[in-house]
Amino acid sequence: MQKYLLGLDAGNTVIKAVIFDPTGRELAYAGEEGHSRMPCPGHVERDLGELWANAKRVIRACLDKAGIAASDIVAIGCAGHGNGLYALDRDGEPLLGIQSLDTRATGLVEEWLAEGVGERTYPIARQRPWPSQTPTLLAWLKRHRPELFKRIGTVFVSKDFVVNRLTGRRVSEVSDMSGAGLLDLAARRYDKALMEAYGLGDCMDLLPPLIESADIAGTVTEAVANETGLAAGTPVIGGLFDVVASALGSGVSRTGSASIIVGTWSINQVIVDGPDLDAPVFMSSTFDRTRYMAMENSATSAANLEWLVREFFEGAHEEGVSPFDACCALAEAVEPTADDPLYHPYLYGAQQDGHARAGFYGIAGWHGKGHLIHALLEGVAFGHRHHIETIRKAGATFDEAVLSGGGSRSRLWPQIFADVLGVPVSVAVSRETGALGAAIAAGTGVGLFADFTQGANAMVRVDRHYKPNGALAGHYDRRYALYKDITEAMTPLWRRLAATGPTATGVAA
Ligand SMILES: Nc1ncnc2c1ncn2[C@@H]1O[C@H](COP(=O)(O)OP(=O)(O)O)[C@@H](O)[C@H]1O
Ligand SMILES: O=C(CO)[C@H](O)[C@@H](O)COP(=O)(O)O
Repeated sequence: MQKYLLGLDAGNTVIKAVIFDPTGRELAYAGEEGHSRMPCPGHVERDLGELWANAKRVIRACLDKAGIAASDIVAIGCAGHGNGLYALDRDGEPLLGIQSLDTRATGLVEEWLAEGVGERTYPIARQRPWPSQTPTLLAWLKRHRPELFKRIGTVFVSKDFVVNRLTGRRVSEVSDMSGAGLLDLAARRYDKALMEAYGLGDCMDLLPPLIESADIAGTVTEAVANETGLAAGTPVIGGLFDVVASALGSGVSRTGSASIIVGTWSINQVIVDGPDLDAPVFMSSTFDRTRYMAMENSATSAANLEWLVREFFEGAHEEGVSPFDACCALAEAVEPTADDPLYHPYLYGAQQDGHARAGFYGIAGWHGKGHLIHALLEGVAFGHRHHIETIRKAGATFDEAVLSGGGSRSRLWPQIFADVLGVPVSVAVSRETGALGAAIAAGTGVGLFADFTQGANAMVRVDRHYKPNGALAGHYDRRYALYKDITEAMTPLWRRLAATGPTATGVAA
């Protein structure tokens, strides 16, 4: 009998299914884009019926493409975007899906931070509240949607919903619940005092039983087997927070190794041995019990290129060429000079300031499209550098990093990352590092691998290596200092812009 692993990744937009063999070879891929509902500014929700229908479709399509017997799949692992809020009602039926792009709770967070709620949550969860964090959204619902809040029976996140539909089991797991600021991080369990700090002391019963990533959550039900082509009884593991899965799926599994994800979100993470660093950073658990992920994140990465391509380049490229490649090719001809324009990647705000906006600065008549695209790629890398400096200042150092996410596919961008960050970077071979990380955890859960590191060694390959160009180090240091100075100068002006235009802040109706 062959042994294959099915990895699922339920992202903010696309749900993906990939079948791997135990050496990491991809037999088949299927993905399906979901739709977000934005009923009013700041609210980003999805229909759970559509999400589950898409999950079933990608599983069936992937099985068909792979042409294997479903019984040869020995385990299923699921990853998904962290935070947001997915809820079942008191009868276990799908009720609500709020995504992690939601900003309705910005006003509540400002209020909480002023009251010192962050000082109470950080020592326990190693997180301060932020707008689309799960407990923050639950508190927002409790205050602004009391009728809906009363109907909630279970609170968990995207991949837990998929696991629930596959198996009928109501569980969550440690990496996602810690990444959502819902756990006593060091003790790996829910905590009443933490929930009280969020004003949610009465919600302990809404949190489902907690398991570890590689623990078996349940098995595929007969009904789901009929609908998907999977074999009834196939084990489904607890799964992983997608960013942690992507680190594992790009071979980042040891203390001191770094994973940078150039996806919709800018994700910057380093594995550390303990939860206490020299300064506060955002933390989650990793896939094993003894180590932690120091991470600093914000929605300031490839979302910027996606916007530029969507608005200005769609259809303006040759058939068969990725529009992102066509766009980046224009920047390849640009020799970096001190005269180039700069870019701020704050289309969806900045981590430190929800009111921040994106902008190009210093455009001159002799600059062309290529200069602007180069500035955008550089500005996104500066956004990553800002997060990485926070992690480094806290004492989590690293000498090289693995890039993953859509932006790592570019020929040019990884070199800009190496130059801007001043460290060698390599790129994961698999395009689907989230699904691969989930598949590694699934293989570990059924004993195919002794542990996660052995699984990663067996299934992950990295190729393309980029060394920093020492001659450009001073150039990028000077431009990064300018990028930060312009951010500071713009800060009061963004508040004036937000005060006059439509704003997502404080939508309470
Ligand atoms: N060949 C490419 N060159 C540069 N950027 C790319 C390329 N392919 C995809 N991208 C960027 O990556 C983004 C998608 O990243 P991905 O990691 O798949 O998204 P998500 O974070 O939603 O899972 C695209 O919107 C685009 O900006
Ligand atoms: O919680 C999060 C970061 O702390 C995000 O939701 C992340 O999981 C998004 O993932 P993405 O939508 O880029 O795949």
